[in-house]
Amino acid sequence: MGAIDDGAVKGMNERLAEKKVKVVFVLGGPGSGKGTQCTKIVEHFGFTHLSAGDLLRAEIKSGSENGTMIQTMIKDGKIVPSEVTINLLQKAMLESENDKFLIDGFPRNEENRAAFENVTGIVPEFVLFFDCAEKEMEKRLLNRNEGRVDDNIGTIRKRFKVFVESSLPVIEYYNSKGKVHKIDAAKPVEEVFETVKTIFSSFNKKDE
Ligand SMILES: Nc1ncnc2c1ncn2[C@@H]1O[C@H](COP(=O)(O)OP(=O)(O)O)[C@@H](O)[C@H]1O
Ligand SMILES: Nc1ccn([C@@H]2O[C@H](COP(=O)(O)OP(=O)(O)O)[C@@H](O)[C@H]2O)c(=O)n1
Ligand SMILES: [Mg+2]
Repeated sequence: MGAIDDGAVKGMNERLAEKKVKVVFVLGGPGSGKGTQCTKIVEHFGFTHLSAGDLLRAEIKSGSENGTMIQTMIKDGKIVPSEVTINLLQKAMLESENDKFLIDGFPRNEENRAAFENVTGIVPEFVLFFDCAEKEMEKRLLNRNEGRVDDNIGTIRKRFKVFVESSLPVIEYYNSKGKVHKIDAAKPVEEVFETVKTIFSSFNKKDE
C-alpha cells in the first residue's frame, strides 16, 4: 500500500474509533447456520449483519482489482488476505447508521484475528460459536442452492480442513478469554435461535 492509501486507512480507523461500535463475532464451520441465525438476530435485536463472505462476493461482482484473486481463493476454500477483508468490514461499519454489528465468518484465522484487533482496536463483546458435525454441515451445504462456486464436495472438504486447522484455534483463543458462547447448531433453526435469544437478551439487559 502506498503513502496515500495508508493515510486513507488511518482516517477510516479514527472515524471508526470515534463511532464506538459494538461487535459480536459469529463463528462456526461452513454450513453451521451462521447466516441463517444472523438474519434472525437482526430482526429481534437491532444489529446490522456483516457477512465477510458476502462482502467478498460483492467485491468480486463489483469488478474490483482484487476480484480475480478473491474468486480464486474462495473457489479453493482458502482465506483471503486480512487487509482485503478488514478493509471491507471497516467500510461497511462506517457506512452504516448502526453501531451494533454481527460480524459473520470473521476472524477465520489467527492473521484475521490479530490484524483486525491491531488495525481497528475493536475487541468483540462476545463470540457465538455454532457447533455442528461435519456430516450435517456437508448435507446443508450441498442443499444450499445459492449457486456458490464453493458449495461442491471438493471445495467443501478443503473448507472443513481450513476450519479445523485455522479457524478452531481462533475460537479456542476467545474461549481462553471467556468470550465464547458455544451453541449446539445441529438442532432445527428455531431451536438454535431459542438459545441464541437467551444470550442476546442477557447481553442487552447488561447494556442498559
Ligand atoms: N439449524 C438448521 N437446520 C437445518 N438446516 C439449516 C439450519 N440452519 C441453516 N440451515 C440451512 O443450511 C444451509 C447453510 O446455512 P447458512 O446459514 O448459510 O450457514 P453458514 O453461513 O454457516 O454457512 C442453508 O441452506 C440453510 O437454510
Ligand atoms: N474471513 C473470511 C471469510 C470468508 N472468506 C472466504 O469466503 C469463503 C466463504 O465464506 P462464507 O463465510 O460466506 O462461507 P460459509 O461459512 O457461510 O459457508 C471462505 O471459504 C473463504 O474462501 C475469507 O477468505 N475470509
Ligand atoms: Mg454464511
